[in-house]
Amino acid sequence: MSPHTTPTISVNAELGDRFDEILTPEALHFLARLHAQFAGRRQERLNDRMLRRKSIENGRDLRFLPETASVRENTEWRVAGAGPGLEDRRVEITGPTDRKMTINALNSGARAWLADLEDATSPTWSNVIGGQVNLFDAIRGQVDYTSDDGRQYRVETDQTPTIIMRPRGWHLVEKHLAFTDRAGHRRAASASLTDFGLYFFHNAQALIETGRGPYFYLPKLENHLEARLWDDVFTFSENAIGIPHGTIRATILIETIPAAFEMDEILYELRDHAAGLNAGRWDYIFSLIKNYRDRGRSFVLPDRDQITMTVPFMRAYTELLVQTCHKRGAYAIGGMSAFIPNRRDPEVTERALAKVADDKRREAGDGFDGTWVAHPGLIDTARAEFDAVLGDRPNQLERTRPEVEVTAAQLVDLSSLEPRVTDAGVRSNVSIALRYIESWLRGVGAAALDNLMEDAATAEISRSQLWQWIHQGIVTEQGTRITREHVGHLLHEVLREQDRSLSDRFDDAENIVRMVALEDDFPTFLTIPAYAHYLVDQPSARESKAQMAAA
Ligand SMILES: CC(=O)SCCNC(=O)CCNC(=O)[C@H](O)C(C)(C)COP(=O)(O)OP(=O)(O)OC[C@H]1O[C@@H](n2cnc3c(N)ncnc32)[C@H](O)[C@@H]1OP(=O)(O)O
Ligand SMILES: O=CC(=O)O
Ligand SMILES: [Mg+2]
Repeated sequence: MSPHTTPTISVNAELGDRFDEILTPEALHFLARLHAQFAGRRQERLNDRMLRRKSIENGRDLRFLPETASVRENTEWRVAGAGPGLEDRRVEITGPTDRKMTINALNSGARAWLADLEDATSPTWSNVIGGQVNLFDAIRGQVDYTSDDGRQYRVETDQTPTIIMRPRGWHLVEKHLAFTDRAGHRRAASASLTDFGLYFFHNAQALIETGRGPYFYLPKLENHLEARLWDDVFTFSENAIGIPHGTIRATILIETIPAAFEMDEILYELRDHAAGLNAGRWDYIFSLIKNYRDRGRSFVLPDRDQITMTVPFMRAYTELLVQTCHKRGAYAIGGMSAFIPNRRDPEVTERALAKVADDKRREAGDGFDGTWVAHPGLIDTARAEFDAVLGDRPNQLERTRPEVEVTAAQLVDLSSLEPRVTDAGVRSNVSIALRYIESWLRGVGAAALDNLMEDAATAEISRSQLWQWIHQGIVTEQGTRITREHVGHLLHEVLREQDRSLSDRFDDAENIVRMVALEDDFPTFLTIPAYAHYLVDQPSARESKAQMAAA
């Protein structure tokens, strides 16, 4: 593209109800400008990720960077901190942006709502743009909904949570939008720039008028250069619509193992926009497995349910996160316990409340300023634990945790963890991967499976553990060698146990599980091939699969 050409974005999809209100010529022009400015840098960052993974695979350990030591050692700098409406974040509810969940989240009583286009959303075209319609309405106090069974939903409180939108990560594309790159090729749009750009363009001003602002959670960052890219996107966008520099606030998820080595640097790059860091435990575990999967038995993790927040490497990570945040005036936000209540089963609910209470008590005691819950039924429990520590204070930034000393080795030290892999653990991973992916293919990106919240991050753990166990030749406690054939056999068994219907996507889900867990190749995210080849809104999914097979 010549520097004098006006950048364009084209829409290659049918428009659903009210999509034209989001995909306006002005909004598309803004997206086109974002792509002209930043798509090349996004690609550079993704290439950099690949090189880093290769270097870890080749035995080079992650370390605190010598070239950024001055950023870590400088005690002077601070981040922007809480924007208006973010002062007290003791309980935040997370969830997808479909219309019913949007209203339920707004009525939930949480302080903030993480409106999620990442782990909890299956990025069908209707979810992506429909979610923007719902957010647009929510911000303007005009969201209502009637369910298929006739239930009426509307916002019933004026104490709605502050909305913090989470766009999709840098690795994903939005294939229904295309831009022209510098070499003149048409390319799928960046999912991050699409989600951020549409939300920001339509709502930044309206959010400021409500006394809050355009706030974001930034997922799956791997290093400070990715943070710099986001910071430049923010500054460009603020300038583009003429709002003051620093109006945007970002809470950055530390949910990849490389990012844990650059927490200070990430905050520093985003210091004019940063409100805090979040300990995204599920993607963090996945990232550890992904990056160290080929480094031998000492990096093999036990059954998924054994990897708790109290194992040493997870404690090292959260302790360092709280300390780093408070040193810089940033909020430390805790993560997601996967236990959820079940209204049909009081015992399950009681166990979930007890587990969540334990988790939140530990977080509040460690110095976190707030936390996440997956379900409205968990808010009171989480709040009680934070109230007990915070009282009337909106945060505990003054707890700087000088006693914490975390070394690079501790962040990846799995030596005290017994690699207890069981037959039940293998089967559970197969079952979760299959059932979650099937749900995702139907457009449902967060699901209650076996009374646990499952989303893209937790499913990644399940499939990557299977891959690693197969490739490391692990034998379970019961004496079963975990081979490709064994897992394939389990997959068949689990598939046979499912209630099938004509519209289910289990056959496609089975293919995806094979592709992401049983092949030699390890796709960096299961959502990349699943999105490219299987996730379409229309029933033509099967046709496109047939075309792919023929190609
Ligand atoms: C690793 C990470 O990234 S964690 C963050 C990403 N993951 C998430 O955000 C998961 C969010 N949670 C959820 O999506 C849901 O709680 C699920 C899918 C796990 C369970 O949902 P359901 O099966 O609908 O649970 P359940 O039937 O108990 O829900 C009861 C009511 O609470 C509502 N509800 C449940 N979770 C939420 C939520 N997170 N936000 C808003 N409303 C919710 C349901 O819509 C339902 O409303 P209704 O009575 O009007 O029908
Ligand atoms: O996004 C959160 C996580 O745990 O992953
Ligand atoms: Mg995550």
